[in-house]
Amino acid sequence: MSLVLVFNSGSSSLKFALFEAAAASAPEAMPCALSGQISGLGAAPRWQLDADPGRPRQEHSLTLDGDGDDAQQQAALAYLLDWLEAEIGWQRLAAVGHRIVHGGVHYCEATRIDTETLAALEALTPLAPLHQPYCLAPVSALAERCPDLPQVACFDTAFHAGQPALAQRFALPQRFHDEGMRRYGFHGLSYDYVSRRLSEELGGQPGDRVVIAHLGSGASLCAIAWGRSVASSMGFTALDGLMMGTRSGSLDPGLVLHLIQQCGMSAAEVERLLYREAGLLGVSGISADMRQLLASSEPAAQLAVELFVYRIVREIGSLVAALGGLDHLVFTAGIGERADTVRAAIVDGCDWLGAHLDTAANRAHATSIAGAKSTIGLWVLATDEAQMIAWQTQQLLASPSGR
Ligand SMILES: Nc1ncnc2c1ncn2[C@@H]1O[C@H](COP(=O)(O)OP(=O)(O)O)[C@@H](O)[C@H]1O
Ligand SMILES: CC(=O)OP(=O)(O)O
Ligand SMILES: [Mg+2]
Repeated sequence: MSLVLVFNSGSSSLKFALFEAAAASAPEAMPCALSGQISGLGAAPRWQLDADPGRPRQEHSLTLDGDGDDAQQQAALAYLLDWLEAEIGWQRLAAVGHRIVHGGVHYCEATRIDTETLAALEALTPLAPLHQPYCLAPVSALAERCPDLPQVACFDTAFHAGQPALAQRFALPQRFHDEGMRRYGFHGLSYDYVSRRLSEELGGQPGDRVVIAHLGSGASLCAIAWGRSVASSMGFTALDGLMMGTRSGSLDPGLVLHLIQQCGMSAAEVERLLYREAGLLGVSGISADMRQLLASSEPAAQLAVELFVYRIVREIGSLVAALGGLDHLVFTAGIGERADTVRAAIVDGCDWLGAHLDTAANRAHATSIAGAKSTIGLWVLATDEAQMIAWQTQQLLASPSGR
């Protein structure tokens, strides 16, 4: 049985999963042999191994060589590759699929990675500083260890590539658009997966007008009409739109100018503030972790959660306008799947759209959480980016262009 290995690497975690290459008819039908992650990079690294049939779940702390975030990332990657080499062996792998956050103008579907592609994706690092270098590090490391192993890039931006021209355009002169300064949208692997899951729940029909709220460390909304992305809260970078764990989301661009021109901050300092020191962490001054904020009685923690909800409700209004109405609202990712009080507050803010909760179903994290009075569907659907990557990788390898 050949296997597809999947990497989903972030700034603080290195997630991996192994799927059996199979004649599956849909992403969720691909059997997952095992999954795991090294989390807590840069702070307290932990090794975690799940879904390994016949073996108990493993979780323990990890001592990694190297000071600083980058050295720890490299050490974690070397640890994981040694483990995979010893436990699985490269010869059993048909391919490796990677979540790549930014595909820019040119990469609008899953793509085999060669030297030229790798260089083009590295050049997009300034547009996704929290993600792109970490997504690409395993690609280079694997190319060194096993140069003949096919590697496939699966993009967060690809699902949005077919958005209407108006939705992609910034109000800037044409040449900026031509140089790639346009709205891309992210979390596309997740939206593709969840949109398919909703279609299953609806008996095989994609919903008419759907908003999916992907609320995790990064958070965004996507407006989907008949299974196709038509607008997203994220834009040129994954900094736009909603307030996130450590990211500010949308700001008046005049504020960025003010920080540089009046407050004397350098571009690197502004980048650090907006990507790493803002959002839930910045407003609360306590944590980027929604669980900690919900458990806290500090007024600043409550303010952070209230602002998180307020921004989402306002952005939902904007996407509903783009769709011309709403039939289904779907919650997914860490906060969307598990924080019932946050979902309740968002649905409460959407009562003008006919949204009404079944309180008990919401508390139980049921799949459908719409109350009897609700005129729209309300759903909690678990996302699975790894499954989508395995599926896209396998589909590409089976196609003439992927071999
Ligand atoms: N039970 C829970 N209640 C509230 N928030 C939760 C819960 N479990 C996880 N989260 C939140 O989910 C977020 C992480 O989401 P996740 O989708 O795992 O992010 P990512 O994959 O981007 O790292 C964190 O803010 C975390 O606090
Ligand atoms: C694009 C993005 O924000 O990803 P994540 O939620 O994994 O940080
Ligand atoms: Mg994520």
